[in-house]
Amino acid sequence: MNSFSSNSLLPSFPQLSNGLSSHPKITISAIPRAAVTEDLITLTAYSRHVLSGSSKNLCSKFCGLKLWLLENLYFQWPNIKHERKNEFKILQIDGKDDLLDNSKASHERQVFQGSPASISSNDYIGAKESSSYPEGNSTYGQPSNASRVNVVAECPSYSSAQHAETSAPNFQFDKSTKIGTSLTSPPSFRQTQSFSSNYQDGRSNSLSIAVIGATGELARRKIFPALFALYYSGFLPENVSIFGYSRKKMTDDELRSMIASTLTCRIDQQQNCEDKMDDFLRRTYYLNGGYDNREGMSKLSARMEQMEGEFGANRMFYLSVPQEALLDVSSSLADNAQSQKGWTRIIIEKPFGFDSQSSHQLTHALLSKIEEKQLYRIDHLLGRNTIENLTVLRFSNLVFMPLWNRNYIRNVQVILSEDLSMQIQSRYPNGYGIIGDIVHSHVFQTIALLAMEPPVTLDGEDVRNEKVKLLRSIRKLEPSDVILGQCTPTPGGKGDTKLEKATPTFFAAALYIDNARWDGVPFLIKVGRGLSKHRVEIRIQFRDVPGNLFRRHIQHNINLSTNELILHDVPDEAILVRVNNKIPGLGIHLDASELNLLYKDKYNVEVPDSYEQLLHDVIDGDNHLFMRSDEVAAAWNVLSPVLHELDNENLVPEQYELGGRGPDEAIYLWAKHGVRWLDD
Ligand SMILES: NC(=O)C1=CN([C@@H]2O[C@H](COP(=O)(O)OP(=O)(O)OC[C@H]3O[C@@H](n4cnc5c(N)ncnc54)[C@H](OP(=O)(O)O)[C@@H]3O)[C@@H](O)[C@H]2O)C=CC1
Ligand SMILES: O=C1O[C@H](COP(=O)(O)O)[C@@H](O)[C@H](O)[C@H]1O
Repeated sequence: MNSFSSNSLLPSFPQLSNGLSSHPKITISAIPRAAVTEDLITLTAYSRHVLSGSSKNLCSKFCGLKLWLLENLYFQWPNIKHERKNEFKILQIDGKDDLLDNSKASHERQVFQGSPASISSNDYIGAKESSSYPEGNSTYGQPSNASRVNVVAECPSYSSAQHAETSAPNFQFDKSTKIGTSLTSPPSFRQTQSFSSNYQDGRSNSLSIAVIGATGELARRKIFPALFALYYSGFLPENVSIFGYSRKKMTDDELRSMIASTLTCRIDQQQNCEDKMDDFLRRTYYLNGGYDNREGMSKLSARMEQMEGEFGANRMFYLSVPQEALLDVSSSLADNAQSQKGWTRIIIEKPFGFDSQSSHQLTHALLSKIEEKQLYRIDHLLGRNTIENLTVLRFSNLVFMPLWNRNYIRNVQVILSEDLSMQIQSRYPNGYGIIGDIVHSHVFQTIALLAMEPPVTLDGEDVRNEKVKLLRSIRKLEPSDVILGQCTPTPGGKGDTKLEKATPTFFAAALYIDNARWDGVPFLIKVGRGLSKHRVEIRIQFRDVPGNLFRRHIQHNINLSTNELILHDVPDEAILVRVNNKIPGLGIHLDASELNLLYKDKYNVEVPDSYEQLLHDVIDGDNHLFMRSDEVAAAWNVLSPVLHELDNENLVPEQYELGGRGPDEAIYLWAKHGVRWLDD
């Protein structure tokens, strides 16, 4: 499901019954070359994979894995199954053994340095595999000499996980802390997330999921349906309970009928749909938190405990409440409803503050009660295949890897335009409108994933480390390189609520990344609501072919002179590459054609909603698509000159017509940066 898990490439491992369940975890730090099949070498050499397996029976699988590996050291290659992730990892580490000296050395992971002579931490697999990162660092194309393959099997350790995610951090919000300084080093990112805490003594931990703000629009429209879809597909543990919480008085049955009206089964999930819905609803309860969230959260915790029983218990809270309520809810939760017997993970909704200062305050307040690794800042737009495809395309295709830099890429465009079918004003009662809603998280995360250096592994913290470096390399946006717009309300029609003057519903900008890879390449952003077209796409335009033999045929035709890679999300998911070819007939005439991978033609499945994808990631402990505090701060920092000018009314959004193209100024902005406006 998640491209970061590389599921489709995995060999299946035999289920073993074994007596090793008392081992909290097993890490095997290297496999001798001779003992590994060529296929495995290829797999591990050319990719950095998180191998997956079913979340059920995890202990029985992996506590036996070491024995089995020692006995066999042979993977049944052709028998590939789709399995879940994070139970088993292969890490490829260039040059040095990170596992033995791992700054992220999780308490969840203990390195097995035991005796078996066949397992030596000094076994290297030769140079062949290390050429898998031709774009690494600044010397694009230079492979390193040797890499090591490490196999890490993680077996559950309830106590370590509890320590890892539930203990209160030492960090306290110091009121004297200077507001506005960037949060470059949040308290601790040492923990590698894993699903390993889901089993204790061979029993699966229970999972309690609480939707705080259960009666709200988002909960009804997106969160409960996504939870049901996960439940249907078997991605929630058997002993899951779901709690709706808000201040309204409501019974369990009333909540159930409210949710029932929004549940549907996907086309590929029709079997037993009604039964599954009934099962799901039976596990759903309502809790009226009243007007004192401290009391409410204590009641919720007590209710959860009744369902959880005596074994390990994980808790996930989705805070789908208005911003004004966020701090009270999160602090009451942190004090009164964290799990004492497993992990507690907390999802918060955007906007993540409104500017550097408010975001800094919010982060500090949150981190005074909750650890960074417990926090999942969700932007559901990041749960799309298109976003995951950025990394898959980049890091698993040699046709793109060497080209991914300023030498070959002329510009990058990120376009997200919504038409009149989407709500406009009601989402923007105050704050900076589309800047906090979409630009700060969605657009900056897209650019970070597209432009970051290759992460050491696909582990969430490794990816986040690279994203934050990239975000910090983005030059602060000059107000002169930004066009803001606000759609003009039509009386009685869409958008008839008057917005505050400084609330943009359109944002276009040219930004630059000041690093060796991207120096001088414009990244163009266009994001708007109430426009003529609904489209979400990322376009990467390549430079002219040097000394092109066909220049006489190409002349000034930009389509012919520019190869393009396009990732379409809306209206149709697709990956397109524009290349030149000869038109059939006598003589040579060139055509620019699109090699088109249209998802709906190739994959006959209904695509899971992005909330489903991201909730699955949270349960899995995979945080690579969720912004860490330092990423949040770095992104606001880039935007701060623009926000400052907005505050001072030196920058006023230009009015544009509903259903139009947005402010014309945007076209001139792109021309100023040498880019032709390609959409519309
Ligand atoms: N709707 C959307 O499409 C999107 C929403 N978001 C974000 O998600 C969050 C929720 O949005 P949305 O569902 O639209 O908002 P709604 O106003 O529709 O719902 C808010 C919910 O929170 C509850 N609530 C309000 N105050 C408190 C409180 N003090 N304690 C406990 N519960 C409270 C409300 O119920 P009650 O009054 O009974 O307590 C209600 O259930 C917001 O932060 C929003 O910015 C982000 C992206 C998209
Ligand atoms: O997060 C958001 O997304 C919606 C668009 O999401 P969609 O998946 O329903 O198309 C956007 O309209 C909203 O402003 C934003 O907050």
